[in-house]
Amino acid sequence: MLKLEMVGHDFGRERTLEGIDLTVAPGESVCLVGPSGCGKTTLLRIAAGLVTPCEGRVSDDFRRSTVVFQEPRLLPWRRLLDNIALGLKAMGVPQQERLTRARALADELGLAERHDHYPHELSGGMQQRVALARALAVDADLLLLDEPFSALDVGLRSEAQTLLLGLLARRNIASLLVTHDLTEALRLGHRVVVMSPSPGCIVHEQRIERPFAERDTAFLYEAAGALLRQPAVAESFLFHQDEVSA
Ligand SMILES: Nc1ncnc2c1ncn2[C@@H]1O[C@H](COP(=O)(O)OP(=O)(O)OP(=O)(O)O)[C@@H](O)[C@H]1O
Repeated sequence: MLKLEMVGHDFGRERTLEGIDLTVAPGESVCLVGPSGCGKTTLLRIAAGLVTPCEGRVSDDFRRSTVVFQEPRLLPWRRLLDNIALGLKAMGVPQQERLTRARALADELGLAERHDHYPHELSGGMQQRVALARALAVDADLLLLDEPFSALDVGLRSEAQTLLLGLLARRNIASLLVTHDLTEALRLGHRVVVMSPSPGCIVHEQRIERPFAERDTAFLYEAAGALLRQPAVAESFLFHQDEVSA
């Protein structure tokens, strides 16, 4: 279980996060959604242990958590398989085993024909799949994903979302995914957590009961509409502080 209790954070004089209580259970997919600048990335970085919060407690008893960033962050001089195997090398896994595991993951993520390609020879969607494979290679049981698909066009994004759902379900991996896209959160989350800015805090939480396979476009738009009818969510998404005061 990942557990954040009363987490608060400041950057200098700016109050970025306040009173954040958040949990992610084994196998659970939680989507953190909110407008730009509300502190989602900061919260994810705190969950990953990359930032120490000014206040509150973080406990994480997952075996291994890994972060997938918005940009794939591949090593340009390494071929696809070596990029996937990067974390395994750091863990001291022997080369043959590294490559065997990397090959299996590349194939599972639809990159079978690309083993020897360099990142610049891959499309944006493929590069993001390599980043996902690299995170899975180290046998993570919690993935922390920061807007992993936001740079992809609509078709590729939908494909990547389907792929991610399959991977998480097959391996029973938990995830905390940050997005500013309500429909993405509603498609990928067992639970959707909505943040509001200035300072960033959680204003609404909702469990999505419908099975993933039944979350079609009509459902997503209807559910997003229902969510936006919640006053706190509407205020967060539709009336930004700067618009109100303009
Ligand atoms: N390292 C930092 N130093 C100073 N201020 C920071 C730092 N990181 C983030 N901030 C500030 O904290 C606030 C929240 O930023 P954060 O990136 O967490 O928001 P976000 O919701 O992820 O935004 P976006 O959706 O645009 O990525 C912003 O006002 C940002 O300028």
